[in-house]
This record gives sequence, C-alpha cells and structure tokens, in this order.
Amino acid sequence: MLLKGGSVNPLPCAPQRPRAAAAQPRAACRAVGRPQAPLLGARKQLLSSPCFAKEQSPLLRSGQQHARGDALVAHAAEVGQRPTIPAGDSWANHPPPPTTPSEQVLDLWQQADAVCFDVDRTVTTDASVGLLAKFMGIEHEAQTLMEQANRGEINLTKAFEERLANLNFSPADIDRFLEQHPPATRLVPGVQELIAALKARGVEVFLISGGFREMALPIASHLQIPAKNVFCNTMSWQLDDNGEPIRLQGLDMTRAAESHFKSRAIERIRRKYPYNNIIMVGDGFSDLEAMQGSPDGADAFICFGGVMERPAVASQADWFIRSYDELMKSLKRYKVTMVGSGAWACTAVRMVGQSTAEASQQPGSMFDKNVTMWVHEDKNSERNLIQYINENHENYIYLPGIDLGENVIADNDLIRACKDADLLIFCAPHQFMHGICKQLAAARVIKRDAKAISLTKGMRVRAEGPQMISQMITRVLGIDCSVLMGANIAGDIAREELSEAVIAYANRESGLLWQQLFQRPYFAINLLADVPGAEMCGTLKNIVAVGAGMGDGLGCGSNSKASILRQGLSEMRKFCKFISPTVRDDTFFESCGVADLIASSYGGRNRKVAEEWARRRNEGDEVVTFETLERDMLSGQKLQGVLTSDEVQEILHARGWELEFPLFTTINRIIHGEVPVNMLLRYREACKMPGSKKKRQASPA
Ligand SMILES: NC(=O)c1ccc[n+]([C@@H]2O[C@H](COP(=O)([O-])OP(=O)(O)OC[C@H]3O[C@@H](n4cnc5c(N)ncnc54)[C@H](O)[C@@H]3O)[C@@H](O)[C@H]2O)c1
Ligand SMILES: O=P(O)(O)OC[C@H](O)CO
Repeated sequence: MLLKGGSVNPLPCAPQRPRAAAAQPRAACRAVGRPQAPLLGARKQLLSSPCFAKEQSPLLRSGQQHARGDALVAHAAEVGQRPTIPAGDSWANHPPPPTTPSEQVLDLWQQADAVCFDVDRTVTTDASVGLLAKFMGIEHEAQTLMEQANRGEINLTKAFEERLANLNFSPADIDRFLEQHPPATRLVPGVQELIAALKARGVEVFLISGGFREMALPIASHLQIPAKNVFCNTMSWQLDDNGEPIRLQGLDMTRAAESHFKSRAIERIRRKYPYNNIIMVGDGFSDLEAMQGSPDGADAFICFGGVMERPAVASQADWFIRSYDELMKSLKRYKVTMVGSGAWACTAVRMVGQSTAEASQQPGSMFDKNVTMWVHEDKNSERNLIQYINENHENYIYLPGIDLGENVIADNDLIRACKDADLLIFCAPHQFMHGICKQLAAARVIKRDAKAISLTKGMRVRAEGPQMISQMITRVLGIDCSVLMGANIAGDIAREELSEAVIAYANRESGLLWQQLFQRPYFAINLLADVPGAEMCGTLKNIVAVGAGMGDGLGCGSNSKASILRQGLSEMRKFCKFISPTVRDDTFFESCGVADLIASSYGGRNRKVAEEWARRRNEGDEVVTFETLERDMLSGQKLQGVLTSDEVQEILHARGWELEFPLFTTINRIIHGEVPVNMLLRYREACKMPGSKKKRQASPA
C-alpha cells in the first residue's frame, strides 16, 4: 500500500493563464445557455488582475490569514474540542452565507461534469494528521507546535513538517492506523450516498486534499473513487538497502501549503479532461481558493459547514450547506418523455412511471416523478383522448382497463412534450418515426445531452441500404440511442405477467440508466452490447410472425409451425450478419431473439391478422387485404410485419439475395398474391416460382 521512494509531489506548478487566454465561457454556462454568473465572473476577474498576481488582493491577504485560521481549527479538531466555529472567526464579522443557492449556482451544481471534494472535515469528520498524532500518542507535541504556528512563532509548513517528523512511524504503524480507523467509521453522514448519486449520473468525483495520499487512498477506495482522481501530498520515506520503506522521514508540504494548491489541481484536471463545469466542495480557505485562485479553477465553491463552520470562508462561498442532504435534494432529476401512446407505449410508460414514482421518494432520486407522454391525436377518437388520460389515467383506445398511473401526463404537442426531456423513449409504429424525428429536429428543441431509447420494431429503407430506427434517431437528432427489445406482448406485461427484455446500448452508462427505469419485479432487463443485433431481431421476427400466422390460417400442425420458426430464425441471423457482421451470436438466444420470435408467432398481432388473412385467402376470398383486417381487428393498433416484409424484400431484391432468404421471399410473394398462400409450406420452391401477374398490394401504413 505504501509508496516507495522519496518525496513526490504530484502537482507540478502550472503557470497561471491570464484571464483573456481563458476567455471561452465556462461550458457549464454554455450548457445552461446563459452567461457566467456575474458573481463568479467578477470574482475571477479580480483574481486575474495584476494586483492579485502581486499578492496584494484582499483575497490573498485573507488567504494568508486563513492559514492561521486553519491551523487553529486543525488544532481544535485534533484535541477533540470540535468547536462549531473556530477561534478567531465569528459570524459577527461576516455577511450571512448563501444558504439558498442562486438559480445560476443551482444550474452549475445540476450540470456539473466533475465535483472535487476536500477530504479533512468535508468527507471525513476528522483531520488525518491530527488523528495520526493522536494514534501515535504525540497529541501534546502536535498541539504545542500548532499553538506556536498560531502565535506566528513558526510557520505553518514548518509546524506540519515537524509534526510529521515527530510521528516517527513505520509502514506497519500506518497499516495499524488504517485498521483501527476504517474509512466507514470516519465519513461525514450522507457523503457516501451523495458521491454514489453523483457517479450514477455520470459525474466524475475527485478528492483534492493537502493531506496524505496514503491516508486518502483508503477513503477513496471505500467511496469507489479511482486512485487517479486523488490529488494529495505523498509521504517521504527513509528506505532500506532493498529500497523498502522503513521510517517516515517527512513530507513535502511546501506546495500543499501554497495558497494555489487546489486550484492548480483543478487546472490539471481541466487539461486532462474536457470538463465544462467543475464544482469544489470543502470547508476551508484552500477550498475556496480552488475557485478563486485561478481563472481555470472551479466554477463554483460549495462550503460545507457540517463539521466545522468557518464564517470567513462560508460568507464568500456560492452556497453554504450544513448537511449533504441539501445537495442530494438538489441533484439533477432527469425528465422523461414517452413519444408514442399505442399499446406498447402505454405499457412501457406505465412501468417507467412506476419506477420514477418509487425513485422520487428517495432524496437522491435520478428521476423526476412525472413522465410526459406524447399522444398522437387520432381524428376519429370519440372523446378527447389527452383529457381522458389526464383525468382517468387510462388510454381507453390502446390499452383499455389499465391504470397508467397518476404521474403519466399526456400531451398532444410533440415539441412541448420533448423540449425539456433528458430521457426520450421512442415507441411509435416505425412508419411514423422518420416524420416524428424530422419534426423534432426542425424545431431544434432536443437537449444536446439528452439520451434516447427506441422500443420501436422496424427499419427504414433508403437507397444506401437499411437504417434501423435507433440509427435514424441518432442521425436526425444527434443523440445517443439505446434499444429495448424482447418477447413483450403489451397486454400481458400491462397485467404484470412475468416477462423480460434486453436493453442494447452503445454506451454502457446509458444502458444502466435505462435499466433503472424499465426494470420492474415482473419485467427483467438484461444488458447487451449489441444494438444492431437486438434491433434487427426485433424487426425481422415480425416477418416470421406473419409467416407463422399464415401457417395457422392454413391449419398447420406443430411440426410445420416449428419449421417456419426455425427457418425464420436462421434467415434472421443470416440477414443480420449480412447487414452487420459484428452482430453477436448470443443475441439470438436473448429475449430479443428466439424468445420474441416465439412470443410473437404465438401471441402477437401480426400472427393474428395473418392467420385471418391466410384463412380467408385459402378459402378463396380474393378481396381481403391486410389493411382492412388491420383496421377491423386491431382498433387503431398498427401491424409492422407486412410493411417490414416489403422493406426487407427491397433490400434482398436490390442486393440479389432473394434466393438466399427463401422464407422471407415466399412470405412477401404471398402477401402480394404472387404465389398462393398454401405455397408457404413449399417455401423453397415458392421463392423461385415465376410470379403471377397480379399487381402488388399496398402494405398497411
Ligand atoms: N404492442 C405490442 O405488444 C408491442 C410490443 C413490443 C414492441 N412493439 C413495437 O412498438 C411500436 C409501437 O407499438 P404500439 O403497440 O405502442 O403502437 P400501436 O401498434 O398500438 O399503434 C398505435 C399508435 O400509433 C399512433 N399513430 C397512428 N397514426 C399515427 C401517426 N400518423 N403518427 C404518429 N402516431 C400515429 C396512434 O395514435 C397510437 O398511439 C411498434 O414498432 C411495435 O412493433 C409493440
Ligand atoms: O403484436 P406484434 O406482432 O406486433 O408483436 C408484439 C411484440 O413485438 C412482441 O414482442
């Protein structure tokens, strides 16, 4: 655990950039679409002035004073007194601190890309140097040194160095100390939960402390903060002949004691990562300086006064808190919008609404409780559907008899429903998806960092080839898009029958986020890193389900139906591999593969309508069409399989692959009356037969 070798200071002193060179607005402000807060901007301007550089600014003077204040506080904490307010500091001498954040500061907090925490008395209730001194039984000496420092008889750096030398400990002592003071016993209440909630939102967390790296690393590890995110000083060890550390010889505190230690750490973070918006949380002057000490320092400083209240620091902070609950409650909550209101859209929004309602009971909830649902208004609905849903929480047309939940709010305006959404769920029949996306793109309302997921099963055919719906969303709207696919008959899941699905993601963090929203006790989610495979499976199985329905209409037995399904699965796999060679084989064994194929071919709408169509055709009804059956049998719900068959056939034809896909080709030829329906059972011949002269029938759209 101990680092070998001499003293290592991980923070090189970076030259300070003049304000003008850092003139690009802080991206956090860009992200929230406003100029930087006057308060923060003014402070930074002051600091970048030549006057500051010459160490004449009021801030720097107060920075020098704070070293004394810090020493007093450290001393007080170490001797166990823990005053609420350190000696020498008083609220009477300072304006009241901002206990309520301004809108700008709240925005900065909610849009943070990274949050840096001080360690002593911010993450831990103690200060590690003091605790070590106590552990080694030299509290008294340490106290005397600190008193000397406080009286100005020796400087603070020297006091720290001497204190460290006095400790005189070995690597084994440190191990014993860490054993006796495990991180879990030292944490400030709520800090662990806050850090977990930040990380769950994709916010990077750093520890920046003037303390020892050796002491901070176990804390970081307990909080699952990677060691690369810990900025501290390193102990310097006397080494034996084999280079093994034997005794602590000191610590290079010179840089840590500098007033710009923490802002330099943040400058360094900025150089390494493209963060727009960095927040510093801490209790002392050095934490305030993380923002004030450099134009490239933190964008905002939140002063934590839960262990030690320091009026001189708190009054200059952007936000003063005494408990992490305040930050937890103010974390960003994702707004969710469902685009679609059919049977599956309503079932899915019901599950999502259940999850957001449950989550919103927790202080650090990721999600806004209410879920907006864009409802396409069908001209022929008898009652105002939007009003009906909002009053009765039921979609009487597409999912009758099912309570959607009070927190599902219907809206008939697509733009209004989507403009504030952080998470967009697309679940409209696939033939409408391009129009919907175009409308949204033209309105330019989609948030830059919004995430999408598509539940739509289908594709779009263009001259260049097929485009899956998730690709189209990403292309047209410029946002990340996952997919949810599986054996999911809407009505069964709305009744909370056990079911499962996969969420396939391009970005694992997005996958995990969507899993939190969709996972229910009756709806299990598997994550899969194969978006094209999952989405093509969900799309192609609709063609096979049409074939299975035709077989049912012909009165086929189980063997024949199993043959159709097996051949269908084989052609699904072949098509996927032809189009996207990276599609994984195991995807076909997931819910989106063979399971969805079975569910749809036994219980789906495509099967049902195709059965009726084939039965009537086989009995000689030449007039019956899928379009009329869709209208008569599905009360507004949409078939996807017939249209998908045409779309896939266009690709097969264009690429000369028709005979490689005999079942797909035969199903399409039957739909268009080019071969009789009973040729389904002779699909290997039917795909090659000369076609009848019949005009191709339009597919329902
Ligand atoms: N229903 C299911 O069991 C199920 C399960 C899994 C996946 N899916 C897939 O989800 C997608 C949506 O299916 P669904 O069941 O929610 O819908 P649906 O089949 O019930 O279709 C009806 C919906 O389409 C809307 N609509 C009609 N005309 C429209 C237009 N011009 N523009 C926009 N919307 C219009 C209607 O208002 C209604 O909301 C499909 O791709 C389907 O394959 C469905
Ligand atoms: O009813 P279908 O045929 O549209 O299929 C519904 C779902 O896709 C089944 O997973």
